[in-house]
Amino acid sequence: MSDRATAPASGAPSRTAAVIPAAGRGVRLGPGAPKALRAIGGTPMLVHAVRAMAASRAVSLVVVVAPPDGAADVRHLLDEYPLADRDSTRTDVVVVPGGETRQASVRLGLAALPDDVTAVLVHDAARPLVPVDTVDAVAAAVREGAPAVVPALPVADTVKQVEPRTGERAGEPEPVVATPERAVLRAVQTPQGFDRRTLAEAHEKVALEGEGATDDAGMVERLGVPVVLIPGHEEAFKVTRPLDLVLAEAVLARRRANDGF
Ligand SMILES: Nc1ccn([C@@H]2O[C@H](COP(=O)(O)OP(=O)(O)OP(=O)(O)O)[C@@H](O)[C@H]2O)c(=O)n1
Ligand SMILES: C[C@](O)(CO)[C@H](O)COP(=O)(O)O
Repeated sequence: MSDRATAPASGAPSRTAAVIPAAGRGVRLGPGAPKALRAIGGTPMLVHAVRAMAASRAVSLVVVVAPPDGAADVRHLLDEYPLADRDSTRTDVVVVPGGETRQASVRLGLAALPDDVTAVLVHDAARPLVPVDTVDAVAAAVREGAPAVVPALPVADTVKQVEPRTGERAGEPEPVVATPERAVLRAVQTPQGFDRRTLAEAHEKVALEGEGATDDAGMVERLGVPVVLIPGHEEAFKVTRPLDLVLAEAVLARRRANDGF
């Protein structure tokens, strides 16, 4: 076991919690309700995400990070939807207000965790269809001692590094700087799993400029802590643009047909 992995004091309880950042506006999805509240198969994306976390036997607490002024509404919404895959005696769901960036929202979610939580999964509300096997695999790797665990898939497209044109130059052709070798690239997903102390340290010490940190593991890397990848799942894709909603509806319909309802 890594010496970074949190060892609870002997005899002390030790729990795994999931933090779900759901405070984003969903600008790339276009006009409408905040993205986490948009429906897939008639059920809000956030409810799917909470159910996916609660379906894992490893997770005993879910912290939902709501839009800064929307925590009460999100609480009401979650109360309307039974967590079908959830044993209500096993999984608590709490809601806290989020921040202006994903990084700030995750930090606020971490601040709401009780002391007995030693392992944390951070999962985007915008990845509503992650299979429970992926959640379980991430949680197991953390509990076995990895300080940071990320599900990832090979990259399908060739990727170009460019010199971005922004501000007054936006829209101009962007010169290509390099073509990274695709075989060494991975597209990362969530839930990303962490030893709680490691993730808290990253959020305390690592402040990224400009665009900020687009994932939590990237912040942990900056502490010099090793991050391990495990296989991701194609159904854990992020709903970002309108076409992703079409895909999400299709994936859910296929699941329901396979499950016979
Ligand atoms: N201030 C923010 C911004 C994002 N998120 C959450 O982080 C996850 C991943 O972010 P992304 O998919 O980029 O969502 P949005 O920020 O909503 O999307 P966009 O950039 O298109 O506005 C989402 O579950 C989103 O709700 C958050 O909790 N707080
Ligand atoms: C955390 C994440 O989902 C991993 O792929 C992703 O980086 C979030 O990025 P976004 O900027 O919020 O789309």
